Amino acid sequence: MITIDRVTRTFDGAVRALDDVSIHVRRGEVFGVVGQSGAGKSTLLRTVNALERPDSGTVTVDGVEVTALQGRRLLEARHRIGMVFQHFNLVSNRTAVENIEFALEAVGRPRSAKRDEALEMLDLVGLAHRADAYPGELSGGQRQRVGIARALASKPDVLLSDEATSALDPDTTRQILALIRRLSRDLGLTVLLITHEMDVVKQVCDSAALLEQGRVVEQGPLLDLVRTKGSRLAHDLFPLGEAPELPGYGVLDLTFAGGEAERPTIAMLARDLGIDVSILGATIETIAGEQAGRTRLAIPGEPGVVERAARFLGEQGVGVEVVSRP
Ligand SMILES: Nc1ncnc2c1ncn2[C@@H]1O[C@H](COP(=O)(O)OP(=O)(O)OP(=O)(O)O)[C@@H](O)[C@H]1O
Repeated sequence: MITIDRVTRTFDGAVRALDDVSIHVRRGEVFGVVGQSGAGKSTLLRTVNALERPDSGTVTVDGVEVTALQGRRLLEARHRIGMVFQHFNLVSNRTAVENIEFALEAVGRPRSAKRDEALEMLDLVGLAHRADAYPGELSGGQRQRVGIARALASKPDVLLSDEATSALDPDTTRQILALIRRLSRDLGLTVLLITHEMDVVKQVCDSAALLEQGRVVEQGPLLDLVRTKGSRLAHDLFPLGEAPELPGYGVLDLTFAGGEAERPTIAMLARDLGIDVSILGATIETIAGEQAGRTRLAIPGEPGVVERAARFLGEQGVGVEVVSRP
């Protein structure tokens, strides 16, 4: 649905905000781009709706190369792409419903249809009852609901989200992410979101890319990344912290995803190999609709025992990393 192909963008001839970036977002998925401040996330998002022109490379949205468009055709393409902002960007002296009417006006909807359509959009985000409230009378979460309704007013195929939940508390963040997830599913909307929070990725994304100094370090479906040995995203999604030094023990980090998470693998290890395994840490959650997580084990004994345990676990389909040997 969105293909970013070898995009480079340099500022002032020196800062390479995007460096040969290629990302493919499939139709209907929620795709997260993560990275630290200055990694190039906003620049990337802005190239998708052609607010930013790459020095080289192309961006194609639903078969249309937006990087090649000008004038009227560019405006039309932008209407197929909704945008949600961190600070909502609502017009403060217009009510919730008027903010959406404003967006409908911009896409040329007739005056007679505007109010009904705007109310319909507010209903979609669960805010029809606050249609006549001004932004200053709404909570942060409610303002973002209006922001989302406004972004969807032109019935776009794609929603771009620029840190949409960064200004919200954790509970409200969860509600807004659940709303984005539901809208993506119900409307077949493709969502490209940028965030610096791994929790956002965990809660809402099907796929993700890690951006670092303008370059894509990794990308793919979350469950594939979780299964990829040494994946930085998987480590960040399920942090286990620094491994302790335990004399006489080897330490193994296991990664589970999908069906593997439900099998009693650690019990099997203890029973079948007769090893007194200790669990040092574990984190299991539902991501992309499946159970996934990481577990850290301490294995007592000789290095050979640790190797045997690692082999056994690998044979069960679990990702295994030997963190330390006795
Ligand atoms: N208009 C601009 N002019 C000059 N430099 C820019 C411009 N826009 C971005 N940059 C630079 O490009 C790099 C990437 O910026 P960008 O805003 O895309 O990063 P980001 O990952 O979105 O960061 P943040 O999370 O802090 O918003 C930074 O070094 C930034 O200073």
